[in-house]
Amino acid sequence: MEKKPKEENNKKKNVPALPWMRNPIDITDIDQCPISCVPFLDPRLGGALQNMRFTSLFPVQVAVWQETIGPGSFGRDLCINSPTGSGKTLAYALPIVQALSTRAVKCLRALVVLPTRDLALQVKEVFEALAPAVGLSVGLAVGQSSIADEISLLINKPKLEAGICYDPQDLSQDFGSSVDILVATPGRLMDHISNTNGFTLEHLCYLVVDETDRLLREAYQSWLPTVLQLTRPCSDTNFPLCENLTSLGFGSLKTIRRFGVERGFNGKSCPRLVKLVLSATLTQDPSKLAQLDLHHPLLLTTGQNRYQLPELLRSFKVMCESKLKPLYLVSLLQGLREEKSIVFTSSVESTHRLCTLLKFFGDLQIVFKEYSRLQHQSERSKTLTAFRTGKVQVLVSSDAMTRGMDVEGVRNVINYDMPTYIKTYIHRAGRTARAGQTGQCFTLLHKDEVKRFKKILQKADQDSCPVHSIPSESIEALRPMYTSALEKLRRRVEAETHGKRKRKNKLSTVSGHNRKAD
Ligand SMILES: Nc1ncnc2c1ncn2[C@@H]1O[C@H](COP(=O)(O)OP(=O)(O)OP(=O)(O)O)[C@@H](O)[C@H]1O
Repeated sequence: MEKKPKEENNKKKNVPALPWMRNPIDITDIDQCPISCVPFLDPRLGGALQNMRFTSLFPVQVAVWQETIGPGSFGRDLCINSPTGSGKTLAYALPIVQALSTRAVKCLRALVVLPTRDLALQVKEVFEALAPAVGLSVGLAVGQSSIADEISLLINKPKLEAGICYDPQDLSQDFGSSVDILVATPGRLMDHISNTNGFTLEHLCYLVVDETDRLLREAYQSWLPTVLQLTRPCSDTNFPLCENLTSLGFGSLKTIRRFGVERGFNGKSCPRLVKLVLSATLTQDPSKLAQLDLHHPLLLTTGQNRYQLPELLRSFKVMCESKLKPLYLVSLLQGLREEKSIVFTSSVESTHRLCTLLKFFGDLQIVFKEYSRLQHQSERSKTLTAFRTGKVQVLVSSDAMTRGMDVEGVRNVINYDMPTYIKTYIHRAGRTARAGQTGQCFTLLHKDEVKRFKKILQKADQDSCPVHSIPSESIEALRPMYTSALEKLRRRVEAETHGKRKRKNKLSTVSGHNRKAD
């Protein structure tokens, strides 16, 4: 028999192409660890964990602790692939805070990058619950407030004698960092790197890239190569590298690490930048991982399969006719009663249309809200708070919610539109069954979609997905409301399209006048 080339065989068995990925640490072999038994844990951080009402570290947290504070001593860069809701945030926050707890001088030493503002806010809260206990400060760079306000919280301006103003362009001024740890989104991070005097990565010791596969997919103004260049030790013989950066307009030479003794490193030479990269669906693509320039990387993963669903998640199919999908959704939601649920659609437009339609059903006794990128950040934050506090029972969302968001008490996830990829299924379903809780994920399917859906779930070793039936009487009972809601929706869509056209015409008339005036 003809032998297949090795690479093809590996692909079939889903064996990672990178050798270091083939010998991971399996997190399923590790037990939870009571807080009181965590080796070397600073008692002040033990107290902070108790205040958070945590009694044990979860397995992924124990595994990372062992490779960082434990015997591993941050010797290797870590790639962490562990299911949604398994506690990855604390897994990196705790060792970083402990490692920095003995620092003498305040400088920016840890940078955590996340793809969205909502996620960055969530992660900052976890650091805020730990860092003050050991005298560290945490900052946020996400563009939530004006850049001036953000700078005033991040940078310590030099104190001057009364009446003397400092020159913001004078780089010899001794600016200092007001924070030890910064949680940032890539866009705002790049703004500070390029324009904020006194913002420097020269003392950075830890870089966390959370939701790595998402961040690597989008270049975001080349934030990663920029951060890596600015944190790479740069001897005088290596000077051209520094010149490249200044010619690109990034900050000043102050932002470049040098070999040798550094301010803020207690007279020691600057340490290697340690990287921790994480996701519930970590990429195995060598070219993508190469962008991270990892040092002697170690993979920490859960089980054999790269794609894992939370242990206590139950998945169901809901078979329905495409035309009657909204009726099945309403009936399903009514059956779930007051439970907190998230409904996912395939796009922001269908989220908006579905919400508008649901509103036209009349009083469904379900408090729901739209949550998508079409809305302003402040409106989204309000909706999220209402959902967290239980004032809103159902969120209808586009994929803006899929990654990382942690809302306590979400019992159900409903895929109104079938996800196209296993990664999307994992991140959507992962909004429930978090932190060892149970949860359910329902997917509305037309019979033609069943085969495809089965194949998607098989990628996460899910061979069975029972049908959740909706009684036909409940569908029939909703039909009259549905007919009138559809008619109202049709009229609304017409009015919205008309309004859009009118605004467009008005704009083109105005720009025509302006051109004439020019
Ligand atoms: N040791 C612990 N004990 C109890 N609860 C914990 C512990 N660690 C984390 N949690 C809780 O578990 C939930 C999930 O944590 P986290 O958001 O870090 O998960 P994640 O692995 O990052 O998920 P995702 O992949 O969806 O981002 C949070 O509500 C967090 O407060």
